[in-house]
Amino acid sequence: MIYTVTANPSIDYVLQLTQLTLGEVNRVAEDVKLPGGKGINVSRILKELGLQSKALGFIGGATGQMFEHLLSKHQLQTDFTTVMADTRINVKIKASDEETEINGQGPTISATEKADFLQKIAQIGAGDVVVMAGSIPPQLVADFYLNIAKTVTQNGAEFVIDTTGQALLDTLPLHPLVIKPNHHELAELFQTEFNGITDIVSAARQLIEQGAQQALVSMAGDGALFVTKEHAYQCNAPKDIVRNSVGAGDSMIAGFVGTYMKQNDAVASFRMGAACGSATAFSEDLANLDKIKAVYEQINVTQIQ
Ligand SMILES: Nc1ncnc2c1ncn2[C@@H]1O[C@H](COP(=O)(O)OP(=O)(O)O)[C@@H](O)[C@H]1O
Ligand SMILES: O=P(O)(O)OC[C@H]1O[C@](O)(COP(=O)(O)O)[C@@H](O)[C@@H]1O
Repeated sequence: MIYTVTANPSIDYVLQLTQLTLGEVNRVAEDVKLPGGKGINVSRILKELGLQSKALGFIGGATGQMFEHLLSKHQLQTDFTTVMADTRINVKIKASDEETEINGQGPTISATEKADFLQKIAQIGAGDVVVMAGSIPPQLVADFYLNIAKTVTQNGAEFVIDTTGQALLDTLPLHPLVIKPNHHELAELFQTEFNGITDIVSAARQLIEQGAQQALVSMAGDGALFVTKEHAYQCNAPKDIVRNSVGAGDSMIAGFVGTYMKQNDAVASFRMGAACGSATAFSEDLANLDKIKAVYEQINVTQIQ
């Protein structure tokens, strides 16, 4: 079974405006509320690919009820931990061909609520994969992901992590199956600027030397890289109208992990990951299977090392 962990789910409140003027009253042309959060998005794309997963995370308050209502139409298998405080609302503003995101901090999680959640993690074992993705509510200290990674690896499961900074670095010695920084996050990790693909591959390889089994580096409209200990691959991003790049990274992880679990073929998984990422960028919400299949045909993977 694939488990997704969204420590900080959200209602994504997506607002379409002709133009955004700061410091003035702006009127919305269209708006939509989506059940958001990185692990949730991974579960939604896995379902689209015909794969079962169980979504774990903290849900609370009136916004939590709305979140569950919004999620119900996707018929995911879930086992959320209920908390007292409100699930956050993330605001996504689309105006003048730009996307601006304002993500909330997330609810307070009590010690008991955290313990309830960790009991669910303790049930995960051999043959399972846990995908941990996104930010952590403020009360959960930075070692939250590290503790989950320790528990699941001790019990024989694999894990995938999509987070940034020290929280990512801390889990590398436990050998994540794959990590997926985007090129900006990777540059920030090394406090550097990249001057081309070779620099990016070298940085990804340093994370592999620290323990990651393999690394996807997403580069939005410039495609992606897939780096292993011995090899590196690059793929294109097909060109189409970009409707919504929120969730493109999560879609990429879902495509990669889902295919890897089915076929154990890393390069095929990279291609499917890229297809899911671009297909979401070309969709209003997350991609559907038809879109993914169509985009898959336009993805070319080249070995560069
Ligand atoms: N504008 C785009 N056009 C085509 N493909 C895209 C676009 N944006 C994202 N993708 C695809 O989705 C993948 C993940 O997107 P990216 O924005 O890099 O991730 P994140 O959301 O984690 O920052 C990219 O590597 C690419 O394959
Ligand atoms: O947990 P974070 O880092 O605040 O991100 C949460 C946001 O990420 C998303 O899952 C989208 O993620 P990506 O665009 O990085 O793929 C949104 O649905 C959600 O609002």
